[in-house]
Amino acid sequence: MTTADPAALLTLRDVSRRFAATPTRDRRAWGRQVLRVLAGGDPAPLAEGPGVVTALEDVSLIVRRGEAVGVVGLNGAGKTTLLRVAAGHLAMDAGTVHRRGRLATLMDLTAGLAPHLSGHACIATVGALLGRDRRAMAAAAPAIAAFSGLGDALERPVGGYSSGMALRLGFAIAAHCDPDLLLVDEVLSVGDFPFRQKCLARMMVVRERAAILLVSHNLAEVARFCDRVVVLDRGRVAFDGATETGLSVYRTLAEGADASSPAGTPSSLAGPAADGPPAFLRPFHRDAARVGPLDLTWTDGSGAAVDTRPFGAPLGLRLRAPLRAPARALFVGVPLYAADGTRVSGLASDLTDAPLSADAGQTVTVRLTLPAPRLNPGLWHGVAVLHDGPGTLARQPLPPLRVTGGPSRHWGHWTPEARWSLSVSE
Ligand SMILES: Nc1ncnc2c1ncn2[C@@H]1O[C@H](COP(=O)(O)OP(=O)(O)OP(=O)(O)O)[C@@H](O)[C@H]1O
Repeated sequence: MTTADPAALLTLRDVSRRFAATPTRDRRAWGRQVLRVLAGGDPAPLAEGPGVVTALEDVSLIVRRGEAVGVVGLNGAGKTTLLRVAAGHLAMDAGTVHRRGRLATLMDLTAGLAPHLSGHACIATVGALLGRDRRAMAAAAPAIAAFSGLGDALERPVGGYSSGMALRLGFAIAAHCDPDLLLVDEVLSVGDFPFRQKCLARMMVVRERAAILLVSHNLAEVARFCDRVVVLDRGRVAFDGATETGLSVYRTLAEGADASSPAGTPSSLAGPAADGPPAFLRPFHRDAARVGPLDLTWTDGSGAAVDTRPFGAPLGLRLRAPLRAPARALFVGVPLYAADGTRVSGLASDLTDAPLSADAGQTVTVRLTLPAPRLNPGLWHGVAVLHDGPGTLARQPLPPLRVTGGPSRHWGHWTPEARWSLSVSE
């Protein structure tokens, strides 16, 4: 592990943290601690021993840009302590933490929400806590309000918000503050199912240029969203690696068996459904009030439906979206994945074409043309993501596409058109 890793946005090295499990009876020692903290220092580390609980022990972890790492463990395993230390909210007894870039946290839903202020006013105050200035927050405010779905409730004092409403506001702000590192502690569980799906879809977008550490007891969501899982067991890292294996380790722990071996029984949670789309394409989502199911078809160069294409031949994708509500800024993103789950490319219509507006009852048709994609032979997967401005209307898997033929030898996922020149000189 090295901090020289240029993609590392969070690096924890040998981090330990203990808490007093019993109230201190040594008034002098307590007084010394208070004076230390008042003088700007950290509390003196607690020694291991009776009356002391070890929340984290020698925890090392790297989270890189583009990664979503899930943290799972039984109650009291140290997950929240890990996130608080990672965020710099809690001092360590030993070890180091390095963070790079802008940090956003979703740990305490009331953080920055002054009860007497309206939701609108809190957008600026929470934004300031996350390091954004007023101008940036004013520009982001319409998108934040739209994402939260709180409507007129944003005029009301946040002191009267339910925990789900606080999550809507808190998540919308954090996700629109352009974070490099997003730390999320279990809070999504208070959101209703559609909003949680919306949060996961939005985190997929955030993840493209950020690193995400997500504590959750919802294993299905971890399986769908995380590239990697860290399993904590009594403050120690019991496993750090592939999601499916990590969840298997966790299940073994939960069943009370010895979890020291990562080779647990394979979990059905993270794997592809028997005949459904692969797990790495998830999460899927559709705002059914605003759009019907997307009709997605691969085509050949003339627009005829296909499910197989020869290597290098022109390829098209047709998307039809029946709108159930007006949309003002429609555009489409299409991430492409190889069969092993590697995201090989991503295409976005708004890079070259202006977003569309359309009314309820209209069907939007989008055609993507790849004149010479040169994807290597094999099975290809993708997702169509229909956006309306900052909101995601739908995130639906494409039918799989088989590419055949191609160069007699090939490596990696694609073979660009190339010209060689070989010569000999005296
Ligand atoms: N402020 C504190 N004072 C004393 N003990 C604490 C404190 N914070 C955490 N602990 C202890 O540290 C251990 C780890 O707690 P932590 O909250 O990190 O666990 P967790 O994995 O997030 O648990 P859960 O799944 O129940 O939320 C627990 O034994 C807990 O009692």
